[in-house]
Amino acid sequence: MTIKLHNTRTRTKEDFVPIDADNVRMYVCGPTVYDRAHLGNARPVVVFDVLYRLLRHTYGADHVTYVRNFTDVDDKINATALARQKAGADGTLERLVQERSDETIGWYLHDMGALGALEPNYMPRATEYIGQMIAMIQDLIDKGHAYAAEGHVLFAVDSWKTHYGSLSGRSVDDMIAGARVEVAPYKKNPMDFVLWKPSTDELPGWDSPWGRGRPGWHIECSAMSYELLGDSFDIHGGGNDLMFPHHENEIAQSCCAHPEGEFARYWLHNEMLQVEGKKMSKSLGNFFTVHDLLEQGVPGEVIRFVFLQTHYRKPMDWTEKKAREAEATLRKWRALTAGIEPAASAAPAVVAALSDDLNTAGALADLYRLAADGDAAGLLASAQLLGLLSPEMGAWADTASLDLAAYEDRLADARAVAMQSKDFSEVDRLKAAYLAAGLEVRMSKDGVELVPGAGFDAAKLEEV
Ligand SMILES: Nc1ncnc2c1ncn2[C@@H]1O[C@H](COP(=O)(O)OP(=O)(O)OP(=O)(O)O)[C@@H](O)[C@H]1O
Ligand SMILES: [Zn+2]
Repeated sequence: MTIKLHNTRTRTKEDFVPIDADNVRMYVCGPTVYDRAHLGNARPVVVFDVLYRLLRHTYGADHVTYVRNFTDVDDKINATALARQKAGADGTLERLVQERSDETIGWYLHDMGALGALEPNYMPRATEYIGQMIAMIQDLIDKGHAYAAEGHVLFAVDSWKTHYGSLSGRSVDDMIAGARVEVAPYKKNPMDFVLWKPSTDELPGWDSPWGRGRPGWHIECSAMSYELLGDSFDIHGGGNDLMFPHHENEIAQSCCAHPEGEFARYWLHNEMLQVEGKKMSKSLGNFFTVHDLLEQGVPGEVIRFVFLQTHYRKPMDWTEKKAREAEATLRKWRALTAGIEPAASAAPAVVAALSDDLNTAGALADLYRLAADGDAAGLLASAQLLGLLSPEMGAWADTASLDLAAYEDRLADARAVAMQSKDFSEVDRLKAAYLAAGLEVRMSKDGVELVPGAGFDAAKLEEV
């Protein structure tokens, strides 16, 4: 089945034709590893995980190469390391910087794993590719696309003026008029951007032909994608907040350094996760982390399901109501598919929906249909293509459904006793404890029903 993808570069939905069907190549901009990922950061991870799974399904699991980097050169990582050093932590600053990156990467992989995201084939760290970045910058200088000034190296947008801005559809002159660009005396054009900048003595830095310094953010992705995927590859992804300047700058650097290649053919951008109409972001402070949600007892699978309900090119909100509904659906589907072997392949309608520019909402609608038809094996195979209903992610559903009947009986018995004795204190105590564990308590004359909410914590029940 032909996959169609919306290409930001052409602003149209195009048939996806890989350069080499034996090795389909995708690069996605990864996180700056200075702190825990917020829920917005998880959206591109889930979106491109679905695409990765679809590509593996279509071309074969061994015929797709997915690269997602870690940006571990950053002032905020340095700031944490410095604060720890001042507080008396052992080790050189360099060591403390690396420790901070290591711990953040560990959290990231754990949290994204909890959302059912497969790990990419390569997860390069910027600090491991500094030599390649320096070589690429030197090459850009040699080719007349960059210049050194006052310890900095800058990309000269005028050397590529007719192309610069084509991804986001803006000309250099429009950008100068509209953008808040850093005006620096050493820039020839205010839009020129940094490839290399000096580092202070106490902060991490690398020796280079332009003095001790460190790379700019954009060159990291150009150098790492070239090293791992070559001068032409198929798909480049990231959030649409990266389209300008980050992706525009990646294109300028890569196309000028490797004019024989095409860099990336299909550009995919996910829309933002929002909070009351604004992008969830660290700088606005309107964020909560994936870790927070997991700690509150929201299963990673529920988070994934909620993401899949909205098309990746539409903004979306996280709401507790969506989480509760997703949890109830997943619980039903898990019960329906318990002990069943998945069908040999996902339902064609599900593959077709995903192949239509990742129509995940359409694919979920097909899963509801399979469930309604009682096709448990088809439901299981299709859900697993979307990264749902995997055995590894199901622990949350087991504990809850197994144990609740006993707790329901206990409350029903307590109520029967209380009706006789007119002493309802045990009933009230049990109800309060169940509510505190995140259960909704429904009592009617027919009996007691306990429904786990998004914050359900089975461990709390054990103390009741
Ligand atoms: N609210 C959001 N919704 C969807 N994707 C987002 C959101 N915020 C960031 N991203 C994406 O997360 C990925 C990692 O980005 P990055 O590490 O630059 O984020 P950050 O700087 O920590 O976040 P912020 O934008 O909050 O400062 C990028 O692909 C970016 O587009
Ligand atoms: Zn990038």
